[in-house]
Amino acid sequence: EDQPAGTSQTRIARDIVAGLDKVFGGPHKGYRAAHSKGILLDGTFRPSKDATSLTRAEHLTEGDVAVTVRFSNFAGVPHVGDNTGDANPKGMAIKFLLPDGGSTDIVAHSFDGFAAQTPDEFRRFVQALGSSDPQDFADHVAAHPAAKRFIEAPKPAPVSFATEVFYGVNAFSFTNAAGESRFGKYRLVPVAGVAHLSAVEAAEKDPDYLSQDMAERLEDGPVQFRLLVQLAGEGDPITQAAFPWPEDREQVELGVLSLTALAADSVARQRELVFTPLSLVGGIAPSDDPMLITRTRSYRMSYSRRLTAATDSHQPRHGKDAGK
Ligand code: HEM
Repeated sequence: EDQPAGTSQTRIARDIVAGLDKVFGGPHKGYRAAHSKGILLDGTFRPSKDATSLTRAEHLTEGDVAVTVRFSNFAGVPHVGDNTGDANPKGMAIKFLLPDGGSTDIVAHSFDGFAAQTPDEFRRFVQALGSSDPQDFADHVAAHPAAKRFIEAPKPAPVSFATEVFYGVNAFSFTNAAGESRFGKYRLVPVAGVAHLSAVEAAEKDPDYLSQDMAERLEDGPVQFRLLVQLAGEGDPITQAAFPWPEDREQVELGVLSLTALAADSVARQRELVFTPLSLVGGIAPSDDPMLITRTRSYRMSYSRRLTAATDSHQPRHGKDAGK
């Protein structure tokens, strides 16, 4: 390791998880450190004919493949209201269940970019947010353009998880059967169209309106998303994803995701599932964006601790000694 211990990737990932705990009043036993409240759906992905031009990855180029999808609110708060500010951006994590028993993931959120340009900058963002002195966060935001853009961007609540666009943010390298490689970023575009609530409409919603909406919507048929890859243009940054690439970049449609049912035993299944951006298969490789490594390490840390502690510390306790 060239770096001093205090800046190693593992240390940064650990500090971020600890920092998220501080911001969100955690750790909340049995729950994710971020995106704690979610719903799980089962469905299938059907590749488009164009997908082979970009990648040889089997799950994107052969027949239908089963998927498990988790939609989530941003906050590391297990029972956060779907209609509160902390609930945005929304998350969408996809696990493709491969015929050989393996899997590969996409982890996306409803903001085209991120609050920090590097893992260490995100560590400092989270630590400033958790500081007891609010001036620390104000100072951080004033000095960091990515934080400023993320904080100031409108993040309206969606009408439904089925009416939101989700972005993979960090770039990957896609390689086709001829060995040609292109850098690109995932995005998921809702077939139902994009629709958000006004602040007044959001305030009138039930704190669990998104799961209720999904149950009702599925009675009328599958909820669908187009899976696209936005290709990098000349000079677009590959290793730093806080700011979006220009919107006019070419996009390739990889196929359509059809979600058909809410999962049974959802809370237990969510706890036992982990999605990471580096769960990959041949034909898709990580870019050199260091955030992919930090994300994956911190997601795994958050995962291993929720497996060993399956009770929600915020459930009502019975008896005056129960909290000891
Ligand atoms: C260095 C940057 C980042 C760090 C350290 C970080 C940290 C975390 C952590 C600790 C979790 C909990 C994971 C678990 O317990 O399974 C999480 C979940 C999540 N993050 Fe990030 N995050 C980062 C960037 C991003 C970006 C850029 C996106 C969007 C593309 C994103 C989207 C999500 C989503 C959707 C989840 C929920 C995944 C699930 O449903 O299992 N995060 N993040």
